[in-house]
Amino acid sequence: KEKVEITKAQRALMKVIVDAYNRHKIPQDVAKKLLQDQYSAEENFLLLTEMATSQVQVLVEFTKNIPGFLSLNHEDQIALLKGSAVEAMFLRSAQVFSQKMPNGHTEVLEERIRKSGISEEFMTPMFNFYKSIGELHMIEEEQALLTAITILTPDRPFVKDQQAVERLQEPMLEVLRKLCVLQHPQEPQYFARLLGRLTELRTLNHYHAEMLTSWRMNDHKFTPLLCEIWDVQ
Ligand SMILES: O=C(NC1CCCCC1)[C@H](C1CCCCC1)n1c(-c2ccc(-c3ccccc3)s2)nc2ccccc21
Repeated sequence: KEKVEITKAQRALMKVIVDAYNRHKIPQDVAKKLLQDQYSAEENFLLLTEMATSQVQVLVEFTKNIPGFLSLNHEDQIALLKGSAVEAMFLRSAQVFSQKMPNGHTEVLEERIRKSGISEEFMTPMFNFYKSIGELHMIEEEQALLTAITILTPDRPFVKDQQAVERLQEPMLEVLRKLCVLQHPQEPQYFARLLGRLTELRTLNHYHAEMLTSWRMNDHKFTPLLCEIWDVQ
């Protein structure tokens, strides 16, 4: 039986990531807002662009706190942010969707999202992902590390020094692996399941531009920041 122990250095790394993650969490109020009222497709689209814009700003702040990130080549820093922003948005959305809510609220939230203006064909892959994240019952350390690992994906488009990114991602993967063994001793496959979600996240990434342009309304307006991040317009 492997004796797994998180070293002092690994605990320090985890603390930095979790503190940054908690400091840079945008308020969960999007779920509360969606539960309060039924909005039109136009209002929902505007809400998404507002939430997404603030989430990208938050993501940049979180990423700056990842040890070593600011020492990477500057173009590579941009390539990593651009390449992971949508996945981080879906990962955060999944965590918001899976958070504990009073009885019946999750069903109302799901209904509101189904009727938000996103075309039908994307609902199944999106909710399958949200539910598979929910089933993992991740603790915040796992959520924070998974977000950092997503950002530090070496094979994003246009990344020049992939080895430098791997050198930052590997210690995060190792801490997460140990954490999973300690947190879920009776489930040796838990770490593998967690990483499997990142593969599912990439498929959602693939749909995102079409989800936006097919939003049930005409004249989709995007901020310049979102045009950069969302490959639209
Ligand atoms: O506000 C939201 N997400 C915030 C993003 C930043 C981080 C916090 C969450 C949206 C709302 C959906 C309904 C209409 C308003 C916007 N949302 C989604 C998304 C479905 C599709 C999404 C998308 C992203 C990029 C590109 C193409 C499509 S995000 N899933 C949610 C699950 C639970 C609560 C909200 C959720």
